[in-house]
Amino acid sequence: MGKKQLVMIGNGMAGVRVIEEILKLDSDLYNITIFGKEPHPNYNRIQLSNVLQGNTTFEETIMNDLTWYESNHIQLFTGEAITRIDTEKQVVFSNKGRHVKYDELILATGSLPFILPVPGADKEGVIGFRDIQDCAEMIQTAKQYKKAVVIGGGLLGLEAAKGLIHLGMKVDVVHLMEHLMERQLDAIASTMLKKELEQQGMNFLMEKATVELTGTDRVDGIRFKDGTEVEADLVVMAAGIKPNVELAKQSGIYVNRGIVVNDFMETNLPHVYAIGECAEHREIVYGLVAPLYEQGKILAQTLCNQKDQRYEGSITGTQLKVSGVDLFSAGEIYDDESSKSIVVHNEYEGVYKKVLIRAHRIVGIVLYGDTKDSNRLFKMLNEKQDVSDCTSISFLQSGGTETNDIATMPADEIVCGCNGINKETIVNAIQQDGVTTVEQVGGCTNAGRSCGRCKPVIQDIIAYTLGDEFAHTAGKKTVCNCTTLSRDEVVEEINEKGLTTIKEVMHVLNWSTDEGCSKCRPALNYFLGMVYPDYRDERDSRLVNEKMHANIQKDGTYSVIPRMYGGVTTAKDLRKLADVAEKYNVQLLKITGGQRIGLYGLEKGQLPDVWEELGMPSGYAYGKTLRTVKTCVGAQFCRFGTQDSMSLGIELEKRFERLDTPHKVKMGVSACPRNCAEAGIKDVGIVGLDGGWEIYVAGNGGTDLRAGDLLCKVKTEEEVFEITGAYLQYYRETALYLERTSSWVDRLGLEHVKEVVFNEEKRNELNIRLSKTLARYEEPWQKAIEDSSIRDAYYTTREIMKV
Ligand SMILES: Cc1cc2nc3c(=O)[nH]c(=O)nc-3n(C[C@H](O)[C@H](O)[C@H](O)COP(=O)(O)OP(=O)(O)OC[C@H]3O[C@@H](n4cnc5c(N)ncnc54)[C@H](O)[C@@H]3O)c2cc1C
Ligand SMILES: NC(=O)c1ccc[n+]([C@@H]2O[C@H](COP(=O)([O-])OP(=O)(O)OC[C@H]3O[C@@H](n4cnc5c(N)ncnc54)[C@H](O)[C@@H]3O)[C@@H](O)[C@H]2O)c1
Ligand code: SF4
Ligand code: FES
Repeated sequence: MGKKQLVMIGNGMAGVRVIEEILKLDSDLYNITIFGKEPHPNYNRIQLSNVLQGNTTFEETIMNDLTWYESNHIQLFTGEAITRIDTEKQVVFSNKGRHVKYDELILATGSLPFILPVPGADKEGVIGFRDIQDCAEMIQTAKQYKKAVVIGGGLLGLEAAKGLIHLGMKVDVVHLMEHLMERQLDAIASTMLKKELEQQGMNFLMEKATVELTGTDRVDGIRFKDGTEVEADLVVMAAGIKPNVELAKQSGIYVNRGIVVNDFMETNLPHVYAIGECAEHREIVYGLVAPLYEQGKILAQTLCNQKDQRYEGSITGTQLKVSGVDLFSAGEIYDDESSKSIVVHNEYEGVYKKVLIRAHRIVGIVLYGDTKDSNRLFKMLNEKQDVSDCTSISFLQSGGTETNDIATMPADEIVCGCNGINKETIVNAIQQDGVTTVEQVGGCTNAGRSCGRCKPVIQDIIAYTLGDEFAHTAGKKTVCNCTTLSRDEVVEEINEKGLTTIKEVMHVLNWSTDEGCSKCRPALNYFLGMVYPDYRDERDSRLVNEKMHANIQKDGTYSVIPRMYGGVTTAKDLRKLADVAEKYNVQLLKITGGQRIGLYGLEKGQLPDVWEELGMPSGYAYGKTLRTVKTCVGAQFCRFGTQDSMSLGIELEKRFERLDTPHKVKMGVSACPRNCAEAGIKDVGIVGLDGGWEIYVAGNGGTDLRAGDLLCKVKTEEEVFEITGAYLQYYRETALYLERTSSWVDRLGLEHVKEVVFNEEKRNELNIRLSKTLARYEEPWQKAIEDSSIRDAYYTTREIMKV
């Protein structure tokens, strides 16, 4: 029997966790297709608060990059929303005209921000805080405007407000109730929080009900029920969320507040499941990841025919991600006649702790200023432990977990609340899988991969478990989370032990995973190719675009960018490009930044035919290799030109094309210091002078903008080739995988690089090794045209079932 078709709507945190769990249980059961409305792979929504507060970047929030989907054979459609489900024929329909049949369907559509239904709420400058787009808009607005108002003094509103202050805006927080975070904090803790946040620059407008947002096109203020007003250039609505259930409702799936599911996460319709913030279980809709991940485990079991556990609901604990604020809250907040509380309130130290007890069981926790006991108390609450013997104040004065206390921390104490990971699991990962960093622990166990608050404790557990060994490994940059070895150690072992395949490297060097991961497989493939000039490339270990020899675009189509050496073309080639573009109806023909012409929007199955009809070599616009050599028109035509930049550029491109390098390499050749080819921001930039050339290195025109350093002046083109060759080979042999030349030179020092490249013996040796490597390369597009097995393996489109 073939694999069943599993379709998931929503590519967010809860949904993708279900897929990860399914892959762990049985990776052969399903062909998986995911639709995500946002144009990104799965990212950590929680960290958006930290992006605003400047503690992390958008790139760092990505939890599963495109390579992950590719290597797990998941078909992902980003920027594409499902608009209709036919639950009888079992088909979903997208807003891009696609329809896909399913055997099983997961709804993981998350929530939408609750936008107050007041006049003016649709004005420019009024946003929610839910996704990367909102975050980017706040960052952009802060560059132009000064005054922000956040509506809602809950978790989201306060984190947004802190972020906007960090971005330099003046921020008012409008709150409807008497106390901030009234769902999580009692009056005392809330007052302490307000005081702290005021000191951090927030201004609060309490007990204010918004009735109108004013302004013409763009918002300029808010009017309240009591007649007062406040100015605003930006309004962020953070007054709660609502489950995103419209699609389910319209498709006949039973919806109350959320999509109603049973203990196996099944909806009322067969083969349809719901998970995450869109789901309602036993009348509760959750808005934190910990319960959603618990649901995810159960749904994965349900879908893998291991339906032996039920989801019975969760008790949640919350913390606020604002630096300088330490708080924790879980369960009930307010005392009543049936409960008693133990309270510690130290106004001098700004510490407040309250535990609510009913019938000898903890039913609520509020901690402010010192949350070290949160895990211990939360575990007691969750496990409904009898606490009749511990009702003195000392109960709240244990001091909690610090480095010294790791030894006494019980093995089953939860360390990572978001992912439900206890100390024992982390210690096992360190001892049995050999992990030594917080990131590696995350790769192995998921601990620390969500809000990240547990990372310091994980670090302490690593230090405690490794003892002296910790000092040795601390700070070491390992290749990835599957190994404790650094790049240099791995390369040294490959050389010393004569390891020749990726499998062999992983096996001999005790990798913690059988198959490696999307970080180490391409890196090992590169290292082996760098060490052995006759290495047989493992294509499946390459990054997605390199494996396909084409760049995947955000809608799942590909681009084709043939070589145009030195940016020089012919009428014949232009005609061919135009003919192919017309015949295959390409969506876009574009002159790229690298002086060539790209054809965008081709389907995977069309690629070999397009390549064949073009009959041009690959431009490697997707590769960790030499991309382009940009040239100016030079002495052949320009009146300022002192040298023939075009010929030199074309010759350089022909000599070094296809060379595997740790990261992409760009070059430029200008025929005079006016530098029309922008050689000063290239990995290697050559500038013509009267009677010679200047060679610049380590320039970068991308995210890490850097002007190139002058490496040397030479007289002849032959010297340019010799120096450039040695420089590139030395970069190949010593850089970290995915390290650009700019960072590599900064790390090694220009003087060191000069010493190597200007040493005649070393330079010759480097060039000999380089020539051997260059001799092994074949033209990849031509290979795909000629070899039908390559076509079948990589360029046949998996048929999406038709109805
Ligand atoms: C700024 C911020 C900070 C947070 N901080 C914390 C925290 O510290 N701790 C914590 O536990 N939780 C936190 N949360 C909440 C947590 O992020 C969510 O609980 C979690 O992301 C919900 O996961 P989900 O998969 O259910 O929904 P989402 O992550 O919202 O994913 C749903 C996805 O489905 C897509 N989608 C919707 N409809 C369709 C459709 N028709 N077709 C295709 N795709 C569709 C959406 O575009 C979205 O990408 C925070 C949330 C925010 C916004
Ligand atoms: N650190 C974290 O755990 C964290 C951080 C951010 C978001 N989240 C999650 O994201 C979701 C959304 O967070 P949220 O804070 O928007 O939701 P929320 O429902 O917890 O808080 C909304 C707040 O807005 C207030 N409010 C409601 N109407 C208002 C009005 N008209 N004017 C002013 N204030 C008004 C409410 O009194 C409440 O305090 C929640 O599920 C939350 O758990 C969690
Ligand atoms: S760099 Fe100098 S030679 Fe080249 S095109 Fe510009 S002005 Fe002319
Ligand atoms: S507690 Fe949130 S990631 Fe560990």
